[in-house]
Amino acid sequence: MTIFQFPKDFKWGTATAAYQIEGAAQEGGRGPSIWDTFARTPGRVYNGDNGDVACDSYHRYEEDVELMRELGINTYRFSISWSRIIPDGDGEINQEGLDYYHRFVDKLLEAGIEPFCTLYHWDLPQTLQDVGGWENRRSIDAFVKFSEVMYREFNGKIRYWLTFNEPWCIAFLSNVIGVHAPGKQDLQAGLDVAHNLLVAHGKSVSKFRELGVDGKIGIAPNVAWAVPYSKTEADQGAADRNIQVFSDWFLDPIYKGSYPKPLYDWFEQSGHVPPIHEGDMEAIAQPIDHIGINYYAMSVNRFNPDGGYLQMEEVDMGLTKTDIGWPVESRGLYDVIHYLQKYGNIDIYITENGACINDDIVNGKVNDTRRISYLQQHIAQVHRVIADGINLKGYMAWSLMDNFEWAEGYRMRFGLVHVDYRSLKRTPKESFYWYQNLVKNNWMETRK
Ligand SMILES: CCOCCOc1ccc(-c2cn(C[C@@H]3NC[C@@H](O)[C@H]3O)nn2)cc1
Repeated sequence: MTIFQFPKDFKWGTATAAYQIEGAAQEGGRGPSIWDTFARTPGRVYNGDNGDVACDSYHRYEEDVELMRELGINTYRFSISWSRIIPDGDGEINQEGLDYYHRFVDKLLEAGIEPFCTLYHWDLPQTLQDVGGWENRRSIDAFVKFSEVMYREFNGKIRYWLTFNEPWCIAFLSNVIGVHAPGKQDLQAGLDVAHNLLVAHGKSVSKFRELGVDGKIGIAPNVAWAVPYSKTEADQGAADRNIQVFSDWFLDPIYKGSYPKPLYDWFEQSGHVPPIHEGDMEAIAQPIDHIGINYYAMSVNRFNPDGGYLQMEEVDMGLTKTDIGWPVESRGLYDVIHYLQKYGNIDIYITENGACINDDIVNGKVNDTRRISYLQQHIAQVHRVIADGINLKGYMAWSLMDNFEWAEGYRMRFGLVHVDYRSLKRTPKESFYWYQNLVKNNWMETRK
């Protein structure tokens, strides 16, 4: 047996997002978001599911905080529904929306839980999408205005901030692959969205500094780790492009002030480049305090001329998969964090890691041993990274509870807590108690 001891100030938490858990979609003055629209578009979301009710956390947040208190976590990552704060995106402020988040954050603080706030987790106000959304530079100033409202309102309560969750999903999954809202399939749109959200990120960080907010700010890219199927240049190139489009495409502009040349050239050869205006790259490259990384799986990639915008395909190597079909391979978490050291020994939080395991309740329990195994393997890699001297400061399991998994609707379950979507009853799973013990001990026993 080996004991993995974690640093005494290590942040153990869980993560959720507004549209996935809150519900109350037409309550409290909230305006519609692109996900309200997308979920109502036939064929876009499994079973026609939507976030109208979700986990009803808008009304049940006290119960949720009690669950967090029972879990013993010291950090909770959540996101803000922009259209609750400014219903039409860049107009009047909705006080009811601010009041809700004050009630919620106060409950977290009372429970001794550090709020870790993501400003944008995909739910753009629909009114902004009506005039082009992130393709329109108007969204940049609208986001900075929204973020300024939040910085001013919650300075002193919220100390840990993230501007954007998973910029690859916002730009490429949603506008090039088309699986998420607004569901476009246009490479130039993806590059425009990626660029404008980066400018919005940088200008919001500048506003954060200008206001002298007492806290730290960063961004949360979901990162890919990929290895080539063969040693051919073509397969290596495919794997490189896949890694770079998730992390370097966003972190190079932030940390280096320019896009990564290999991938820039790749897109340019097809006639597409980011819409860089004078001063944009300087605006993007504001120093940040941390990054959150979201890791679920790694992949084996090979070149395929018909493989989409990257001419890449993932090869199924027969690994164990979770119920959403993603291979279980924790080595990628270790490798990708070392890969990110090229930006310096920056403060890193694992802001999402978890497994889709759709076990249901049997005799009052959810015996999700596969999720426990996944978490144990990946948290062991977290310990390896820390032992290597890397500034990995915290781990937030995705997710506190089962919730609306975007285009997969409610069929895919990532929670440590089971949610019955008819009764909204929360039931801690066996993985909840496993994680509770890890957090309490701040060490983990492993077989090795
Ligand atoms: C035909 C090609 O189809 C491609 C589907 O491609 C993807 C890729 C990645 C994802 C994905 C989902 N999640 C979990 C979420 N992270 C944020 C939080 O809200 C979680 O719900 N991470 N990545 C989904 C779909």
